[in-house]
Amino acid sequence: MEKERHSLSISRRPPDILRVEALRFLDNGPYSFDIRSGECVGLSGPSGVGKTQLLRAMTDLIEHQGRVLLDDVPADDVPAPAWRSMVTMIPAESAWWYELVGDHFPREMGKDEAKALLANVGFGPDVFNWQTNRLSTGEKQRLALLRGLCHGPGVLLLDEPCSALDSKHTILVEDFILSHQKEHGTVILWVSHDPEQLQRVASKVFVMEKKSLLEST
Ligand SMILES: Nc1ncnc2c1ncn2[C@@H]1O[C@H](COP(=O)(O)OP(=O)(O)OP(=O)(O)O)[C@@H](O)[C@H]1O
Repeated sequence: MEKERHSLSISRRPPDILRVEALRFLDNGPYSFDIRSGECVGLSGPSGVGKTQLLRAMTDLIEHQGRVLLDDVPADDVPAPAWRSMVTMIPAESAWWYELVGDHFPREMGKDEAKALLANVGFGPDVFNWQTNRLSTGEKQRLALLRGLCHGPGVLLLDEPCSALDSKHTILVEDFILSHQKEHGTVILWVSHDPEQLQRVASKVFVMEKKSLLEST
């Protein structure tokens, strides 16, 4: 039987297409590729090649040349905070700045809504009362994903979202992300060192090199 999943209330329409045009940063690129609504593209490549920096360039967090567009709107035409709430990067190591976990989530979220949301990645509702300094690396990873989704991004840039998780939680998180995507048509770029994971979640996989992306066969 299909597990009951919480659906985040998202009002914004995802883009039909995310377009990356001749993107360069540090000593990398130019990279060009498109991802359509509802598509999940994998990104792999050797450690240090620039996968995280690519996601940071796409979210305008580092200096870069080239363009990133949602439909026909370039990032340069959108204030950075608004762009990042549409094109959201979930980093492998997340920052938590308030004392309690719940302080990082929208205040207007009801108890039932929070309970259902947290259950998707294996938490009970009490986690909102936990001190953030007690969180394990894997707990932070699962909660950072939920926190990022609360703002209803049309594009999700996932940087090794399961790198700190055991196999049971990895499957739980994969299933949650894919069911969320199916429901909302989210565009996903998923960085992983695990080829089996990318086979499960992505419709195609790019292997990153310093100067190009190769589609893996
Ligand atoms: N501010 C910076 N200036 C110069 N080089 C940097 C800067 N920040 C990161 N780098 C370098 O850019 C390269 C790419 O880093 P990045 O974190 O994107 O690699 P990655 O492909 O995600 O690696 P991993 O798989 O190990 O996470 C690394 O060699 C890193 O040291």
